[in-house]
Amino acid sequence: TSTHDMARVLQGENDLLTDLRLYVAGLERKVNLTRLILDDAIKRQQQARIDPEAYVANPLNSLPLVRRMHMDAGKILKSMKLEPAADQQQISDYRLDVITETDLEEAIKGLLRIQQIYELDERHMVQGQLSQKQYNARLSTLDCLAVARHLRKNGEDEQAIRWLELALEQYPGTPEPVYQLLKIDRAAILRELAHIQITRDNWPAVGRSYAQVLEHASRAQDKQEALAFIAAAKQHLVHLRLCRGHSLPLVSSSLRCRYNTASAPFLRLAPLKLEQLSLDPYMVLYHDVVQANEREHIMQLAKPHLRRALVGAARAHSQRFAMNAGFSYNDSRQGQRLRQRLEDMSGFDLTNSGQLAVLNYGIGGQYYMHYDCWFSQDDAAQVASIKDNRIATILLYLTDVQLGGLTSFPALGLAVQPSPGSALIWHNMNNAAECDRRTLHAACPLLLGTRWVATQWIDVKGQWRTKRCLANPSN
Ligand SMILES: O=C(O)CCC(=O)C(=O)O
Ligand SMILES: [Fe+2]
Repeated sequence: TSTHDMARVLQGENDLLTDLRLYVAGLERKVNLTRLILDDAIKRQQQARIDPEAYVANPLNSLPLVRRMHMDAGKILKSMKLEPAADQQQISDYRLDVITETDLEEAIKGLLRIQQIYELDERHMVQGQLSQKQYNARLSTLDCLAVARHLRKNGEDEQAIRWLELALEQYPGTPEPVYQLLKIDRAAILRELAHIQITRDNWPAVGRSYAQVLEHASRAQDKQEALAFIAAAKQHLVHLRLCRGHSLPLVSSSLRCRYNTASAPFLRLAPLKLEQLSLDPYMVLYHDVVQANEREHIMQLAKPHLRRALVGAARAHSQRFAMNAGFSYNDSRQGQRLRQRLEDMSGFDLTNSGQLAVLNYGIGGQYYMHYDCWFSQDDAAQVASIKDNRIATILLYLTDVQLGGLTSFPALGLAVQPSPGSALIWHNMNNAAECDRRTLHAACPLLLGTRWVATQWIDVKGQWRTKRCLANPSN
């Protein structure tokens, strides 16, 4: 052997020591955690020993008991089993399956029944108070969470929110390692809270919840998600302001109203009234371009085919917003003429675009915030999406909307008032042929009247003549 060799062995032993140290630290953590759980359980058992019958007769004791045995005990044992130990066999033989989901559900229902019948306050219950009497028992974060999830499953969202808030209030009560073992953290509870608030369209609350998620999230991915939701919440608030008629003043002084005679030869003979709303992204409003008889024609043909429209996010939020039907231009002379006009106005070729989508909104009907184009996740998808995406949208307003029902563009701070016969045109994709986030839009809930619009989404295929200044030269 050489000293050089010995140094290697020494290093080897050092490495081994490092491993052993980690192993011991792990065991210590486990011992500490087990002691915490044990101490807590012993305290409760001592309390119960005085009068077991009376103890379990109190729902503030029985619910946590069943919940712990049904939900926590299994996870705790599983984690113990992961480490080799002398009494491992004993642990493995332990049977937990006698305590079922039904037991837990019954316990929760019992507690909620008492709350309802005796009109008890949730917070008082959690703190151990049952109608004026203070008990030496409390509900933990995990108990509250179990109650909240039960309520949510049964569609009792409002109550579920209160129990989630209580779960958060109780959070400091349990040591962090125990939460980790049980795979519960504050951010997860806040996320559950936010998801209910999203389905209830309570965006200020969504923003607040995710601001807290951001504080407590440790993983980069969670932080990113929280930031995205905070941004979405902000946009919803702008959207609501726009819907209420608080349009931001248009800033650009280069915007004009004029007669369009340029985008197609035909327009030189029959110019159209054009109002520029935004230059980048490009957005214009044409006035009086769809005649009353044409509007009637579109609506009449669509009526027998109207179906409930549920798209994307709208489905997730089960927000029924409108009925829709396809209108085929080729079925009538009027249709063909209209199609030609849309091409003239937009400068785009409609050969590769689908039918005109006719939408009818009832009172309260809305179109959730969305993009008409899609985003690609990676480079390959990006290339594909450039070939299969919607470069622009033409939105025809067919009826006079009495109250509400604006089309809002939160990222641009502008909202368009439907006026029968006008057509809104905007470009969804920027010059790099990417879906432009600033084109986010929505139809505000209709307050009064009936709202008919027709949308022509324009496919990017074959539009190179019109929009060709792409950043990527390969396109
Ligand atoms: O009805 C509106 O104002 C918006 C419709 C829309 O966004 C669409 O059809 O894509
Ligand atoms: Fe849209």
